[in-house]
Amino acid sequence: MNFNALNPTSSSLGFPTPIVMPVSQSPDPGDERGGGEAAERLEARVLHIVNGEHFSGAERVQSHLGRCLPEFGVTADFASVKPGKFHQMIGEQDGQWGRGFDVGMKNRFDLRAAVRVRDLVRENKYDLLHAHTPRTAMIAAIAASLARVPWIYHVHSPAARDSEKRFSNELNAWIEKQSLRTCQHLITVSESLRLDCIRRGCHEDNVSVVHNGVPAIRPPRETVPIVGGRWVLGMVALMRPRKGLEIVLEALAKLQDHDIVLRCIGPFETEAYEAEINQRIDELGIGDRIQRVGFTRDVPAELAKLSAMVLPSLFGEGLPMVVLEAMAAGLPVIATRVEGTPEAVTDGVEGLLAEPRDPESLADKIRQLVTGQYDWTEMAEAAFERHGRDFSDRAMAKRTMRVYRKVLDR
Ligand SMILES: CC(=O)N[C@H]1[C@@H](OP(=O)(O)OP(=O)(O)OC[C@H]2O[C@@H](n3ccc(=O)[nH]c3=O)[C@H](O)[C@@H]2O)O[C@H](CO)[C@@H](O)[C@@H]1O
Ligand SMILES: O=P([O-])([O-])O[C@@H]1[C@@H](O)[C@H](O)[C@@H](O)[C@H](O)[C@@H]1O
Repeated sequence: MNFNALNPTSSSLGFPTPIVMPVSQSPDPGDERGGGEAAERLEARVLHIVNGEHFSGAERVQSHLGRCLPEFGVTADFASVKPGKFHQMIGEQDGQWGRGFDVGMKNRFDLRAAVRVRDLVRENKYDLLHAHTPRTAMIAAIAASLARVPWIYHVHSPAARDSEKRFSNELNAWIEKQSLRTCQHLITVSESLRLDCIRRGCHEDNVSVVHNGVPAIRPPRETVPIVGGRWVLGMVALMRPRKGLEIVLEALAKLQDHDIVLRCIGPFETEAYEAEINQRIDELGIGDRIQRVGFTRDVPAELAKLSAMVLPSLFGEGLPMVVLEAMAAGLPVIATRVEGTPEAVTDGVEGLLAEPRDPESLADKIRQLVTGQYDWTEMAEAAFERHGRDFSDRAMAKRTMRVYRKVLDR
Protein backbone atom coordinates (compact mmCIF):
# COMPACT_ATOMS: atom_id res chain seq x y z
CA MET A 1 0.00 0.00 0.00
CA ASN A 2 1.28 3.44 -0.80
CA PHE A 3 -0.18 6.33 1.14
CA ASN A 4 1.36 9.02 -1.08
CA ALA A 5 0.37 12.08 0.89
CA LEU A 6 1.40 10.40 4.12
CA ASN A 7 5.01 10.46 3.07
CA PRO A 8 6.53 13.32 5.07
CA THR A 9 8.11 14.84 1.96
CA SER A 10 4.90 15.19 -0.04
CA SER A 11 1.81 17.31 0.47
CA SER A 12 -0.34 16.83 -2.58
CA LEU A 13 -2.94 19.48 -1.74
CA GLY A 14 -0.45 22.12 -0.72
CA PHE A 15 -1.27 21.91 2.99
CA PRO A 16 1.39 22.75 5.54
CA THR A 17 4.18 20.17 5.34
CA PRO A 18 2.89 17.17 7.25
CA ILE A 19 4.15 16.36 10.67
CA VAL A 20 7.76 15.26 11.07
CA MET A 21 7.60 13.87 14.59
CA PRO A 22 5.07 11.37 15.83
CA VAL A 23 2.97 12.76 18.64
CA SER A 24 3.92 9.87 20.91
CA GLN A 25 7.54 11.11 20.83
CA SER A 26 6.82 14.77 21.41
CA PRO A 27 7.92 16.31 24.69
CA ASP A 28 5.06 15.93 27.14
CA PRO A 29 3.94 19.40 28.20
CA GLY A 30 1.52 18.19 30.82
CA ASP A 31 -0.27 15.43 32.57
CA GLU A 32 -0.86 12.68 29.99
CA ARG A 33 -4.06 11.62 31.74
CA GLY A 34 -5.70 14.86 30.70
CA GLY A 35 -5.62 16.47 34.14
CA GLY A 36 -3.30 19.15 35.48
CA GLU A 37 -4.08 22.70 36.59
CA ALA A 38 -3.62 24.60 33.36
CA ALA A 39 -5.37 22.60 30.64
CA GLU A 40 -3.49 22.70 27.36
CA ARG A 41 -5.63 24.30 24.67
CA LEU A 42 -5.95 24.63 20.93
CA GLU A 43 -8.56 27.01 19.56
CA ALA A 44 -9.86 25.02 16.60
CA ARG A 45 -13.09 23.87 14.98
CA VAL A 46 -13.23 20.28 13.80
CA LEU A 47 -15.96 18.52 11.84
CA HIS A 48 -16.07 14.75 12.33
CA ILE A 49 -17.44 12.81 9.36
CA VAL A 50 -19.09 9.70 10.80
CA ASN A 51 -21.30 6.88 9.61
CA GLY A 52 -23.86 7.59 12.37
CA GLU A 53 -25.80 4.41 11.75
CA HIS A 54 -25.45 2.38 14.96
CA PHE A 55 -24.31 3.31 18.45
CA SER A 56 -21.28 1.14 19.00
CA GLY A 57 -17.51 1.45 19.66
CA ALA A 58 -16.49 4.04 17.09
CA GLU A 59 -19.56 6.12 17.95
CA ARG A 60 -18.76 5.89 21.66
CA VAL A 61 -15.26 7.23 20.90
CA GLN A 62 -16.82 10.02 18.84
CA SER A 63 -19.32 10.96 21.55
CA HIS A 64 -16.59 11.05 24.23
CA LEU A 65 -14.46 13.26 21.97
CA GLY A 66 -17.41 15.55 21.26
CA ARG A 67 -18.01 15.90 25.01
CA CYS A 68 -14.36 16.23 26.15
CA LEU A 69 -12.60 18.19 23.38
CA PRO A 70 -14.15 21.59 24.30
CA GLU A 71 -12.21 21.45 27.58
CA PHE A 72 -9.07 21.64 25.43
CA GLY A 73 -10.40 24.50 23.31
CA VAL A 74 -11.63 22.39 20.40
CA THR A 75 -15.18 22.59 19.06
CA ALA A 76 -16.15 19.21 17.61
CA ASP A 77 -19.29 18.69 15.51
CA PHE A 78 -20.54 15.70 13.51
CA ALA A 79 -21.77 15.12 9.96
CA SER A 80 -23.45 11.70 9.51
CA VAL A 81 -23.35 9.99 6.12
CA LYS A 82 -25.68 7.18 7.32
CA PRO A 83 -27.82 9.07 9.84
CA GLY A 84 -29.28 6.52 12.25
CA LYS A 85 -29.11 5.83 15.97
CA PHE A 86 -25.94 7.84 16.67
CA HIS A 87 -27.16 10.82 14.67
CA GLN A 88 -30.42 10.71 16.62
CA MET A 89 -28.57 10.46 19.95
CA ILE A 90 -26.42 13.53 19.12
CA GLY A 91 -29.64 15.46 18.58
CA GLU A 92 -30.96 14.35 21.98
CA GLN A 93 -27.86 15.58 23.88
CA ASP A 94 -28.74 19.26 23.57
CA GLY A 95 -25.36 20.17 22.14
CA GLN A 96 -23.33 18.38 24.82
CA TRP A 97 -21.65 16.16 22.24
CA GLY A 98 -21.47 18.99 19.68
CA ARG A 99 -23.82 19.67 16.78
CA GLY A 100 -25.06 16.98 14.39
CA PHE A 101 -25.57 17.48 10.65
CA ASP A 102 -27.33 15.11 8.27
CA VAL A 103 -25.27 14.57 5.10
CA GLY A 104 -26.94 11.23 4.31
CA MET A 105 -25.68 9.31 1.27
CA LYS A 106 -28.26 7.57 -0.94
CA ASN A 107 -25.70 4.89 -1.76
CA ARG A 108 -21.99 4.15 -1.19
CA PHE A 109 -20.92 6.38 -4.08
CA ASP A 110 -23.31 9.29 -3.52
CA LEU A 111 -20.63 11.99 -3.59
CA ARG A 112 -23.09 14.83 -3.07
CA ALA A 113 -22.38 14.32 0.64
CA ALA A 114 -18.88 15.74 0.00
CA VAL A 115 -20.37 18.92 -1.46
CA ARG A 116 -22.62 19.27 1.59
CA VAL A 117 -19.61 18.82 3.87
CA ARG A 118 -17.72 21.49 1.91
CA ASP A 119 -20.66 23.86 2.46
CA LEU A 120 -20.69 23.06 6.18
CA VAL A 121 -16.96 23.82 6.38
CA ARG A 122 -17.50 27.19 4.74
CA GLU A 123 -20.59 28.11 6.77
CA ASN A 124 -19.16 27.06 10.14
CA LYS A 125 -15.49 27.83 9.53
CA TYR A 126 -14.13 24.40 10.38
CA ASP A 127 -10.32 24.16 10.35
CA LEU A 128 -10.05 20.39 9.99
CA LEU A 129 -12.04 17.29 8.96
CA HIS A 130 -11.76 14.07 10.97
CA ALA A 131 -13.05 10.86 9.35
CA HIS A 132 -13.63 7.47 11.02
CA THR A 133 -14.52 4.82 8.40
CA PRO A 134 -13.52 4.03 4.80
CA ARG A 135 -16.79 5.51 3.56
CA THR A 136 -16.26 8.74 5.50
CA ALA A 137 -12.58 8.84 4.46
CA MET A 138 -13.74 9.02 0.84
CA ILE A 139 -16.13 11.89 1.64
CA ALA A 140 -13.53 13.69 3.77
CA ALA A 141 -10.86 13.41 1.07
CA ILE A 142 -13.13 15.02 -1.54
CA ALA A 143 -14.63 17.61 0.81
CA ALA A 144 -11.19 18.60 2.14
CA SER A 145 -9.97 19.15 -1.38
CA LEU A 146 -13.05 21.25 -2.27
CA ALA A 147 -12.87 23.33 0.92
CA ARG A 148 -9.06 23.41 1.07
CA VAL A 149 -8.77 22.24 4.66
CA PRO A 150 -6.65 19.35 5.97
CA TRP A 151 -8.18 16.07 7.12
CA ILE A 152 -7.17 13.25 9.40
CA TYR A 153 -8.34 9.64 9.69
CA HIS A 154 -9.11 7.61 12.82
CA VAL A 155 -8.48 3.89 12.39
CA HIS A 156 -10.83 1.93 14.67
CA SER A 157 -10.32 -1.48 13.07
CA PRO A 158 -8.39 -2.97 10.14
CA ALA A 159 -10.62 -2.37 7.07
CA ALA A 160 -9.40 -5.56 5.41
CA ARG A 161 -10.52 -7.64 8.44
CA ASP A 162 -13.52 -5.67 9.61
CA SER A 163 -16.26 -8.21 8.99
CA GLU A 164 -16.99 -11.70 7.71
CA LYS A 165 -18.07 -10.17 4.37
CA ARG A 166 -15.09 -10.56 2.06
CA PHE A 167 -16.35 -8.36 -0.75
CA SER A 168 -17.27 -5.51 1.55
CA ASN A 169 -13.88 -5.79 3.34
CA GLU A 170 -11.99 -5.64 0.04
CA LEU A 171 -14.04 -2.74 -1.24
CA ASN A 172 -13.61 -0.80 2.01
CA ALA A 173 -9.86 -1.49 2.09
CA TRP A 174 -9.57 -0.23 -1.51
CA ILE A 175 -11.63 2.90 -0.84
CA GLU A 176 -9.58 3.60 2.30
CA LYS A 177 -6.29 3.20 0.44
CA GLN A 178 -7.31 5.56 -2.37
CA SER A 179 -8.73 8.14 0.02
CA LEU A 180 -5.70 8.20 2.33
CA ARG A 181 -3.47 9.53 -0.44
CA THR A 182 -4.43 13.06 0.61
CA CYS A 183 -4.78 12.49 4.34
CA GLN A 184 -2.53 14.51 6.69
CA HIS A 185 -2.33 12.15 9.63
CA LEU A 186 -3.67 8.87 10.97
CA ILE A 187 -4.80 8.20 14.53
CA THR A 188 -4.95 4.52 15.44
CA VAL A 189 -6.75 3.29 18.55
CA SER A 190 -4.03 0.75 19.34
CA GLU A 191 -0.33 0.09 18.79
CA SER A 192 -1.26 -3.06 16.87
CA LEU A 193 -3.23 -0.95 14.37
CA ARG A 194 -0.34 1.53 14.11
CA LEU A 195 2.00 -1.29 13.11
CA ASP A 196 -0.63 -2.58 10.69
CA CYS A 197 -0.82 0.84 8.99
CA ILE A 198 2.98 1.04 8.74
CA ARG A 199 3.09 -2.48 7.27
CA ARG A 200 0.58 -1.32 4.67
CA GLY A 201 2.78 1.60 3.59
CA CYS A 202 1.99 4.50 5.89
CA HIS A 203 5.06 6.50 6.92
CA GLU A 204 5.65 6.06 10.64
CA ASP A 205 5.95 9.79 11.25
CA ASN A 206 2.38 10.27 10.14
CA VAL A 207 0.58 7.82 12.35
CA SER A 208 -0.05 8.31 16.08
CA VAL A 209 -1.60 6.00 18.60
CA VAL A 210 -4.35 7.58 20.66
CA HIS A 211 -5.63 4.79 22.84
CA ASN A 212 -9.36 4.80 23.32
CA GLY A 213 -10.63 6.15 26.61
CA VAL A 214 -13.80 6.10 28.68
CA PRO A 215 -15.00 7.93 31.81
CA ALA A 216 -14.54 6.46 35.28
CA ILE A 217 -17.85 4.82 35.97
CA ARG A 218 -17.21 2.49 38.93
CA PRO A 219 -20.81 1.73 39.93
CA PRO A 220 -21.91 0.60 43.37
CA ARG A 221 -21.46 -3.18 43.32
CA GLU A 222 -24.52 -5.30 44.09
CA THR A 223 -22.49 -8.43 44.98
CA VAL A 224 -18.91 -9.62 45.14
CA PRO A 225 -18.64 -13.07 43.54
CA ILE A 226 -17.39 -15.96 45.66
CA VAL A 227 -16.02 -19.39 44.81
CA GLY A 228 -18.89 -21.86 44.69
CA GLY A 229 -21.49 -19.08 44.31
CA ARG A 230 -23.18 -17.70 41.21
CA TRP A 231 -21.03 -15.92 38.63
CA VAL A 232 -22.72 -13.51 36.25
CA LEU A 233 -20.68 -13.01 33.09
CA GLY A 234 -21.67 -10.23 30.72
CA MET A 235 -20.96 -9.79 27.04
CA VAL A 236 -21.63 -6.24 25.89
CA ALA A 237 -21.57 -5.75 22.12
CA LEU A 238 -23.36 -5.05 18.93
CA MET A 239 -23.74 -8.80 18.38
CA ARG A 240 -22.19 -9.70 15.03
CA PRO A 241 -20.22 -12.78 13.98
CA ARG A 242 -16.75 -11.41 14.61
CA LYS A 243 -17.55 -10.80 18.30
CA GLY A 244 -17.57 -14.59 18.84
CA LEU A 245 -20.76 -15.06 20.88
CA GLU A 246 -20.88 -18.68 19.66
CA ILE A 247 -17.54 -19.33 21.36
CA VAL A 248 -18.72 -18.23 24.80
CA LEU A 249 -21.88 -20.31 24.38
CA GLU A 250 -19.75 -23.37 23.69
CA ALA A 251 -17.51 -22.54 26.63
CA LEU A 252 -20.57 -22.30 28.91
CA ALA A 253 -21.69 -25.74 27.76
CA LYS A 254 -18.33 -27.07 28.97
CA LEU A 255 -18.81 -25.48 32.40
CA GLN A 256 -22.02 -27.21 33.49
CA ASP A 257 -20.52 -27.99 36.93
CA HIS A 258 -20.38 -24.30 37.82
CA ASP A 259 -23.18 -21.84 38.52
CA ILE A 260 -22.49 -19.40 35.67
CA VAL A 261 -24.97 -17.31 33.70
CA LEU A 262 -24.31 -15.08 30.71
CA ARG A 263 -26.04 -11.75 30.19
CA CYS A 264 -26.09 -10.77 26.51
CA ILE A 265 -26.15 -6.97 26.51
CA GLY A 266 -26.60 -5.28 23.15
CA PRO A 267 -28.59 -5.61 19.97
CA PHE A 268 -28.09 -8.13 17.16
CA GLU A 269 -26.83 -6.67 13.89
CA THR A 270 -29.29 -8.79 11.89
CA GLU A 271 -32.31 -10.98 12.61
CA ALA A 272 -30.67 -13.82 10.68
CA TYR A 273 -27.69 -13.81 13.07
CA GLU A 274 -30.00 -13.72 16.09
CA ALA A 275 -31.88 -16.75 14.74
CA GLU A 276 -28.56 -18.62 14.27
CA ILE A 277 -27.58 -17.88 17.87
CA ASN A 278 -30.98 -18.98 19.21
CA GLN A 279 -30.62 -22.26 17.38
CA ARG A 280 -27.13 -22.79 18.80
CA ILE A 281 -28.38 -22.10 22.36
CA ASP A 282 -31.11 -24.74 21.87
CA GLU A 283 -28.63 -27.28 20.44
CA LEU A 284 -26.30 -26.78 23.43
CA GLY A 285 -29.20 -26.95 25.91
CA ILE A 286 -28.06 -23.85 27.81
CA GLY A 287 -31.16 -21.66 27.41
CA ASP A 288 -31.66 -21.41 31.20
CA ARG A 289 -28.18 -19.89 31.60
CA ILE A 290 -28.63 -17.07 29.11
CA GLN A 291 -30.17 -13.72 30.04
CA ARG A 292 -31.03 -11.45 27.10
CA VAL A 293 -30.87 -7.74 27.75
CA GLY A 294 -30.79 -6.23 24.24
CA PHE A 295 -29.67 -2.65 23.60
CA THR A 296 -29.35 -0.45 26.66
CA ARG A 297 -28.37 3.18 26.99
CA ASP A 298 -27.31 2.52 30.59
CA VAL A 299 -24.31 0.22 30.26
CA PRO A 300 -22.88 1.19 33.71
CA ALA A 301 -26.09 -0.06 35.37
CA GLU A 302 -25.62 -3.38 33.58
CA LEU A 303 -21.93 -3.58 34.56
CA ALA A 304 -22.95 -3.26 38.22
CA LYS A 305 -24.75 -6.61 37.94
CA LEU A 306 -21.74 -8.53 36.56
CA SER A 307 -18.97 -10.58 38.12
CA ALA A 308 -16.80 -10.27 35.00
CA MET A 309 -16.91 -9.09 31.40
CA VAL A 310 -16.35 -11.60 28.63
CA LEU A 311 -15.39 -10.58 25.10
CA PRO A 312 -14.56 -13.57 22.87
CA SER A 313 -13.69 -11.55 19.69
CA LEU A 314 -12.47 -13.61 16.76
CA PHE A 315 -10.46 -10.96 14.90
CA GLY A 316 -10.46 -7.35 13.73
CA GLU A 317 -10.63 -5.47 17.04
CA GLY A 318 -8.97 -2.10 17.51
CA LEU A 319 -9.21 -1.50 21.25
CA PRO A 320 -12.71 -2.49 22.32
CA MET A 321 -14.57 0.12 24.34
CA VAL A 322 -16.42 -2.53 26.33
CA VAL A 323 -13.09 -3.81 27.69
CA LEU A 324 -12.18 -0.31 28.88
CA GLU A 325 -15.68 0.28 30.27
CA ALA A 326 -15.48 -2.93 32.29
CA MET A 327 -12.08 -1.87 33.66
CA ALA A 328 -13.47 1.58 34.50
CA ALA A 329 -16.24 -0.20 36.40
CA GLY A 330 -13.75 -2.31 38.35
CA LEU A 331 -14.54 -5.59 36.64
CA PRO A 332 -12.08 -8.29 35.53
CA VAL A 333 -12.15 -8.90 31.77
CA ILE A 334 -11.95 -12.30 30.12
CA ALA A 335 -11.12 -11.57 26.50
CA THR A 336 -9.20 -13.02 23.57
CA ARG A 337 -5.68 -12.34 22.39
CA VAL A 338 -6.63 -10.32 19.29
CA GLU A 339 -5.21 -7.10 17.87
CA GLY A 340 -5.23 -4.30 20.51
CA THR A 341 -6.97 -6.13 23.36
CA PRO A 342 -3.70 -7.30 25.02
CA GLU A 343 -2.61 -3.64 25.18
CA ALA A 344 -5.30 -3.14 27.85
CA VAL A 345 -5.47 -6.57 29.48
CA THR A 346 -2.43 -8.52 30.67
CA ASP A 347 -3.23 -12.18 31.30
CA GLY A 348 -3.54 -12.68 35.05
CA VAL A 349 -3.47 -8.98 35.96
CA GLU A 350 -6.54 -6.98 34.84
CA GLY A 351 -8.21 -10.09 33.53
CA LEU A 352 -7.48 -13.22 31.53
CA LEU A 353 -6.73 -13.76 27.84
CA ALA A 354 -7.91 -16.82 25.92
CA GLU A 355 -6.98 -17.87 22.41
CA PRO A 356 -9.49 -16.67 19.81
CA ARG A 357 -11.91 -19.18 18.20
CA ASP A 358 -11.09 -21.70 20.95
CA PRO A 359 -14.00 -22.58 23.31
CA GLU A 360 -11.75 -24.87 25.39
CA SER A 361 -9.26 -22.07 26.00
CA LEU A 362 -12.07 -19.66 26.94
CA ALA A 363 -13.68 -22.24 29.24
CA ASP A 364 -10.30 -22.74 30.95
CA LYS A 365 -9.92 -19.03 31.64
CA ILE A 366 -13.47 -18.73 32.98
CA ARG A 367 -12.85 -21.79 35.17
CA GLN A 368 -9.63 -20.24 36.54
CA LEU A 369 -11.55 -17.16 37.68
CA VAL A 370 -14.63 -18.86 39.14
CA THR A 371 -12.58 -21.45 41.04
CA GLY A 372 -10.49 -18.76 42.75
CA GLN A 373 -7.15 -19.33 41.01
CA TYR A 374 -6.99 -15.55 40.91
CA ASP A 375 -8.16 -13.17 43.61
CA TRP A 376 -11.25 -11.45 42.17
CA THR A 377 -10.85 -8.30 44.27
CA GLU A 378 -7.19 -7.84 43.32
CA MET A 379 -7.97 -8.31 39.65
CA ALA A 380 -10.92 -5.91 39.80
CA GLU A 381 -8.75 -3.31 41.54
CA ALA A 382 -5.94 -3.75 38.97
CA ALA A 383 -8.45 -3.25 36.15
CA PHE A 384 -9.83 -0.09 37.77
CA GLU A 385 -6.36 1.37 38.40
CA ARG A 386 -5.15 0.60 34.89
CA HIS A 387 -8.15 2.40 33.44
CA GLY A 388 -7.41 5.51 35.49
CA ARG A 389 -3.74 5.43 34.49
CA ASP A 390 -4.03 4.82 30.75
CA PHE A 391 -7.55 4.86 29.36
CA SER A 392 -9.50 7.90 30.52
CA ASP A 393 -11.76 9.83 28.15
CA ARG A 394 -9.95 13.11 28.97
CA ALA A 395 -6.55 11.64 28.11
CA MET A 396 -7.95 10.47 24.77
CA ALA A 397 -9.33 13.96 24.06
CA LYS A 398 -6.06 15.65 25.07
CA ARG A 399 -3.96 13.39 22.87
CA THR A 400 -6.37 13.92 19.99
CA MET A 401 -6.09 17.70 20.44
CA ARG A 402 -2.28 17.35 20.22
CA VAL A 403 -2.63 15.58 16.89
CA TYR A 404 -4.89 18.40 15.66
CA ARG A 405 -2.28 20.92 16.80
CA LYS A 406 0.48 19.20 14.88
CA VAL A 407 -1.64 19.00 11.74
CA LEU A 408 -2.75 22.62 12.00
CA ASP A 409 0.84 23.59 12.89
CA ARG A 410 -0.18 25.98 15.68
C1 LIG B 1 -16.46 -2.21 13.28
C2 LIG B 1 -15.64 -1.31 14.12
O1 LIG B 1 -15.40 -0.18 13.76
N1 LIG B 1 -15.16 -1.85 15.31
C3 LIG B 1 -14.42 -1.04 16.21
C4 LIG B 1 -15.40 -0.35 17.07
O2 LIG B 1 -15.90 -1.22 18.11
P1 LIG B 1 -17.17 -2.13 18.26
O3 LIG B 1 -18.34 -1.37 17.82
O4 LIG B 1 -16.90 -3.41 17.57
O5 LIG B 1 -17.28 -2.47 19.85
P2 LIG B 1 -16.83 -1.78 21.20
O6 LIG B 1 -16.73 -2.82 22.21
O7 LIG B 1 -15.61 -0.94 21.02
O8 LIG B 1 -18.01 -0.77 21.58
C5 LIG B 1 -19.34 -1.06 21.77
C6 LIG B 1 -19.97 0.16 22.44
O9 LIG B 1 -21.37 0.07 22.38
C7 LIG B 1 -21.89 0.30 23.68
N2 LIG B 1 -23.16 -0.42 23.87
C8 LIG B 1 -23.21 -1.75 23.61
C9 LIG B 1 -24.38 -2.45 23.85
C10 LIG B 1 -25.51 -1.73 24.35
O10 LIG B 1 -26.58 -2.28 24.59
N3 LIG B 1 -25.39 -0.42 24.58
C11 LIG B 1 -24.25 0.28 24.35
O11 LIG B 1 -24.19 1.49 24.58
C12 LIG B 1 -20.81 -0.20 24.63
O12 LIG B 1 -20.98 0.34 25.92
C13 LIG B 1 -19.57 0.28 23.91
O13 LIG B 1 -19.28 1.63 24.24
O14 LIG B 1 -14.71 0.71 17.69
C14 LIG B 1 -13.77 0.25 18.64
C15 LIG B 1 -13.23 1.47 19.30
O15 LIG B 1 -12.39 2.22 18.49
C16 LIG B 1 -12.73 -0.64 17.98
O16 LIG B 1 -11.94 -1.24 18.95
C17 LIG B 1 -13.41 -1.72 17.14
O17 LIG B 1 -12.47 -2.45 16.40
O1 LIG C 1 -19.16 0.05 4.74
P1 LIG C 1 -20.15 1.02 5.27
O2 LIG C 1 -21.52 0.80 4.73
O3 LIG C 1 -19.71 2.42 5.24
O4 LIG C 1 -20.18 0.76 6.87
C1 LIG C 1 -20.78 -0.33 7.43
C2 LIG C 1 -21.33 0.09 8.76
O5 LIG C 1 -22.14 1.23 8.66
C3 LIG C 1 -22.14 -1.05 9.29
O6 LIG C 1 -22.68 -0.68 10.53
C4 LIG C 1 -21.22 -2.27 9.51
O7 LIG C 1 -22.02 -3.35 9.95
C5 LIG C 1 -20.52 -2.66 8.21
O8 LIG C 1 -19.59 -3.71 8.48
C6 LIG C 1 -19.80 -1.48 7.62
O9 LIG C 1 -18.70 -1.09 8.42
